[in-house]
Amino acid sequence: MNTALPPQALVLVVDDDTMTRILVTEALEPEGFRIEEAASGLEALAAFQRGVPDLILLDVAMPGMSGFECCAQLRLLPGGAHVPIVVLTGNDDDDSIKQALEAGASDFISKPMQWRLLAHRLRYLLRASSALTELNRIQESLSHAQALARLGNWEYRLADGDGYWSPELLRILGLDADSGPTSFERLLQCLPEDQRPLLLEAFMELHASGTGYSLEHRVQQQDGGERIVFHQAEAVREGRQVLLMRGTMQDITERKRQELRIEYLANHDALTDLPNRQLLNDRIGQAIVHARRSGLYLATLMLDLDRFKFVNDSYGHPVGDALLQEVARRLQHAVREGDTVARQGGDEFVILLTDLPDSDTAEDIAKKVLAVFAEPFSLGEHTLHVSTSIGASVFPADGDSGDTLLKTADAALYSAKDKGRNAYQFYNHKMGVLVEERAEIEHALHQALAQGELELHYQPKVNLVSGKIYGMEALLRWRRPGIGLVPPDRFIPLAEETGMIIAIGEWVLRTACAQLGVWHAYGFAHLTMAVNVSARQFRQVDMPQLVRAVLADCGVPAHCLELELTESVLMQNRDLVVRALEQLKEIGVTLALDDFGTGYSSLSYLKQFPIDVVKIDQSFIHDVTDSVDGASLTRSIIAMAKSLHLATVAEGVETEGQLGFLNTNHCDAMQGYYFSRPLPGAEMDLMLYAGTRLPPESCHAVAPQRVLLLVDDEEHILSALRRSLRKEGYQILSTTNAQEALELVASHAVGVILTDARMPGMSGNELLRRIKGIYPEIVRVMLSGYPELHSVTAAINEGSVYKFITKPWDETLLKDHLLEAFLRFESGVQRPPRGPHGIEISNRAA
Ligand SMILES: Nc1nc2c(ncn2[C@@H]2O[C@@H]3COP(=O)(O)O[C@H]4[C@@H](O)[C@H](n5cnc6c(=O)[nH]c(N)nc65)O[C@@H]4COP(=O)(O)O[C@H]3[C@H]2O)c(=O)[nH]1
Repeated sequence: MNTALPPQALVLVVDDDTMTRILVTEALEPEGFRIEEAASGLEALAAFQRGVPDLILLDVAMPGMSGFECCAQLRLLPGGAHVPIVVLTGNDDDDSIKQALEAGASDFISKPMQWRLLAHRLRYLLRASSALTELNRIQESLSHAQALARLGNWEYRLADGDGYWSPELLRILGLDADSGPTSFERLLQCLPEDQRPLLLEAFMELHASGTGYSLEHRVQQQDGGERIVFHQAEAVREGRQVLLMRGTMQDITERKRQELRIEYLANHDALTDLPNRQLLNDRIGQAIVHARRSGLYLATLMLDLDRFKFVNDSYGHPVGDALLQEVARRLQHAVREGDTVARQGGDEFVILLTDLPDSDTAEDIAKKVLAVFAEPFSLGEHTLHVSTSIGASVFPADGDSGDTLLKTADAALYSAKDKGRNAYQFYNHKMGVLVEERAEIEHALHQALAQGELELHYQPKVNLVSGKIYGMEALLRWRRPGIGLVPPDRFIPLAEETGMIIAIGEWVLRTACAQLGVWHAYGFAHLTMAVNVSARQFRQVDMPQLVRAVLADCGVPAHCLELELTESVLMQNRDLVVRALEQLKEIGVTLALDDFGTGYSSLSYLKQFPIDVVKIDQSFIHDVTDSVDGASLTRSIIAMAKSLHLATVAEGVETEGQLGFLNTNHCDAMQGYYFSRPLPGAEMDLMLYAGTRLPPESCHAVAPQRVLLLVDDEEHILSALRRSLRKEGYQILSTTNAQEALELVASHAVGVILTDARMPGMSGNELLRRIKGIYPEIVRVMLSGYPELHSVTAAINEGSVYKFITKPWDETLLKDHLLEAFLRFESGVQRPPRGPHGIEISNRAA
């Protein structure tokens, strides 16, 4: 504590008696004091305001303002509260002393004064005052620090039972300073009842043996509020005897709240507020212990929303998120309070069912959970029908740890998905074998790339006009040590799931392009290389950038690289995919749609993507020779692709019959065992050098050009029609004269005729009737104005007209209807004409 005196303390001497002032000055100045004099109370106040003295000597008996009043007023002046004021009183004047102390005096000196001792007395008073000031400062600073740290303290002296509680302790306990004794009993009452034994026990131990304690407990404030405190105490002992006990209590409520929040977030999923994987594992662990003790069953149901990715990609992530939240809410409603619904991540949820009397109950609940999805989900402006697949496992039969129960439920979920969507499946041991196999493959696949166990085989693609190999498809193989060649179906789905496909896919692209570079260098510069790209690669890799880099590294021209995409690639975030595909097109790469026909592909869907080639799935090709449906579906796919100017490649061609069918229907290319199985690069070298090809009799001629004949007596109509159709790739013949039309039909392979209804000489009706008689395969289309509709119903009834197009025509519909007419011509099927009540006016969308 700093109690040093000021170097020359200033003493204000207030006395109406001049002699006294002189004597005081005489006594103090030689002792190093400075003196200021005031002859009255008013003068004293003025002097004080000029400069605050270190001490005031004040006579009580003065005319005018008394010393008592002066003392009281001095205390009120700024800086006056702590200045020591010593009053000068008459000897044994007890009343004056009392009155002065009440007015705020610090001490008194009785007259007559002992001048010799005055300086000592004043020095002592100054030192005491300075110590007091410092003590006050420290006290105040301690209070501030305690308030800041929310730390209170207490003391308890055993000898006299005296106790002390700091202001902050009182605040923490929610008590006023004067609200009662500072005893341990009272402290104990501040705790909620359930916490009291804890503190009591610790306190008794402290009291008896002096062993300190550190506790976290709650305190109950008078207004009902609750705080959490960290309470520490120790004993001061002399020998074995405890003299004093003291402790601190820190309010840690906020910190605890933060900790609880952090703990909550670590254990819950932020989107749905459901327990996350970690908390679920804890709960399963506890539930297993409980089930062992109670002999009851427990089950884990693992759910995966069907086609959730589609929802996310089509409607955007906010809708996907809202769906997950609503699913979470419905699932929680569907189970009991004691059960746990957790989100594993993505669209995967797990329900932990406890205290089941038997395993059949789990099945009932699985059905109930499926039913939860029967109602559509209303999410803002969207109404979505969403289903789920459920895999279930039961303790103890399917696993005796959380890990195994989740693994077996996962295996069952796989099987539920296989069964078709919106289904549940309980685990059985056959699935277990699959799970182990998967785990084993996953482990081995991690090493495969690094250890050079992957290789590419190449399957040739053959042009069906020239019969020559024009390109290859790179197909991945895994040469597993001790096992042999593993086909891609066995490991690519797993590589997709685990993300390994990213590295593997890049390796495939590089290896295939490098091989192509070698073939180009050896003189097979016309060859193309097709590489399969998976949906995940497309999602996670900047494909245009990767392709650009690989092409540059291998020195292969972009148009020789073909990327085979499946529909699942196109089904991803449409805008992103279209942008990436367009960039790939800018690079010059060819894009093929693989396994066409097996998914959701439709004509209108395909139009959105810059695809060049359609690969017809082998399941269709397999059927073309022995199923009418297979044949007609394949024929339509080829026709449809042609109408979109897409090349067609048939996959999985195994027989001469299938090849014949493809030739008849003008498929552009084939790939399949009939020509060659996929082969290692070295064997493919031999095939290329040998010039292996399909014999000419196994090929078809170039597809004949589509010949369209336009007939109208008005030249400007003909030239308008020619303008509309000039980019359609037809060979267009035209005439203003019906007779000449008949000659043109005789000398050209006309497929479709479009004629005006009203013409001088021979009418359109008559012309088409004649053509029908001579060339029934030609598809006949009539162009007419509305007023003439009446006159053409006869032609319809006769079946001489396939379609009407009204004037003035809509250009897009005109093109669509003519294309349809050519497809009909090429497939050799004429649609039966409609009856009189069903005239088809073809300027309207069908
Ligand atoms: N029954 C029959 N099958 C024939 C015939 N001709 C060819 N195949 C097989 O049909 C599959 C054609 O490949 P895909 O449709 O792209 O189907 C591929 C492709 O989707 C995927 N795949 C193969 N390599 C890769 C790759 O490097 N990356 C990715 N992402 N997928 C790949 O694995 C699938 C299966 O590949 P593979 O087992 O090589 O099977 C190949 C090929 O060996 C035939 O005449 N009859």
